[in-house]
Amino acid sequence: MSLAVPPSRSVTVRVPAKVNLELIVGPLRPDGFHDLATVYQAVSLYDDVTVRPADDWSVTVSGAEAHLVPDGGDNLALRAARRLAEAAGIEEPVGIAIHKEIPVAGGMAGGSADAAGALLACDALWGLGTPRHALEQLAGEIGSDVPFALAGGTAVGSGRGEQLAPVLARGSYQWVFAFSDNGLSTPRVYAECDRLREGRDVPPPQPTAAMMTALRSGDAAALGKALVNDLQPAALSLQPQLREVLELGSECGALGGLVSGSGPTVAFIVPDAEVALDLAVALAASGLAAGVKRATGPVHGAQVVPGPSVTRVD
Ligand SMILES: C[C@](O)(CO)[C@H](O)COP(=O)(O)OP(=O)(O)OC[C@H]1O[C@@H](n2ccc(N)nc2=O)[C@H](O)[C@@H]1O
Ligand SMILES: Nc1ncnc2c1ncn2[C@@H]1O[C@H](COP(=O)(O)OP(=O)(O)OP(=O)(O)O)[C@@H](O)[C@H]1O
Repeated sequence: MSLAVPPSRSVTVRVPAKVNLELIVGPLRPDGFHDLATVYQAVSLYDDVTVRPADDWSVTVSGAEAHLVPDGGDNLALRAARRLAEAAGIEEPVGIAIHKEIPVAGGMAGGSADAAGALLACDALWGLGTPRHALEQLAGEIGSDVPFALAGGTAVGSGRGEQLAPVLARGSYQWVFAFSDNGLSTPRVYAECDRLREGRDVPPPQPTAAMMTALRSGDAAALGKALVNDLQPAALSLQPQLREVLELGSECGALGGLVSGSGPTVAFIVPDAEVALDLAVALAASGLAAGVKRATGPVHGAQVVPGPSVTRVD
């Protein structure tokens, strides 16, 4: 057996999408963000982020929506990799290859997932062994959803969403996601939320007792009833047809449905595989959704995919 010439070192990290089971939005802060009380759940829709040493910093994207993702310095994965390099004093550029399954601008934190993937992959490639809390700190500086993409599972987010706390959550849930053709910009949805609430007193955000009880019980029906998203009226205002998608879910037996994060993806929790299939077929036939996928949650956060670090030729 001989080493291929040149030996190619690469690290691949698989990172899940998220859905916000609960998203309570507080008042607009002076820094332009909103304080949140949110419950994140990681679901089994994944992007794969591969990094390898290269002459220059670069990123390539594959997958059906690759054309929607910036391939320059604006790419969140590239920003994350450079940020870690700067923090660790690394001067070795990497080429990043992203395979996207998570919808772009879909409210499922796809860009955040790629940033978390790049942080973990570069940490492994460069052998840094960065302490977890330091990686989480960097993640939070890159975007509010990035720390959760690292962590996965089910967790409560506070601050602007970047401060995570564990939550007692039982059970595994089946999800059906209805995708939209047109993404929604996260800042635009928050701005629309502010516009719709103008003149109203907005209290500091608190997780609801109904959600905490549902999570403790592991009861999918209770969880379905407790789903709540304060950004939903704003997303519906910007994309009114999402209302029909939500209605179709309840007609087909979903236990609950809501707009995922800032939308426009709609997430349904379903009792079993039969309802999942019925709903997926109904959504596809209705022409209301650009795509439909089934997933389960909670799943792990960002993880290195085991594999050879050196390509060998036998
Ligand atoms: C909608 C959610 O996905 C729910 O988890 C997140 O709040 C969005 O998180 P994200 O995409 O990581 O957002 P960031 O990149 O941190 O912020 C993008 C923009 O969203 C708005 N933003 C975000 C988070 C937050 N708590 N309040 C906000 O108002 C701000 O306009 C901000 O400039
Ligand atoms: N690696 C990336 N993947 C996807 N989008 C990226 C990436 N890097 C930068 N972006 C930009 O970020 C924008 C938002 O994309 P993203 O898929 O993260 O939205 P989202 O899932 O709605 O985000 P969130 O749920 O965190 O609010 C895209 O329109 C794109 O211009």
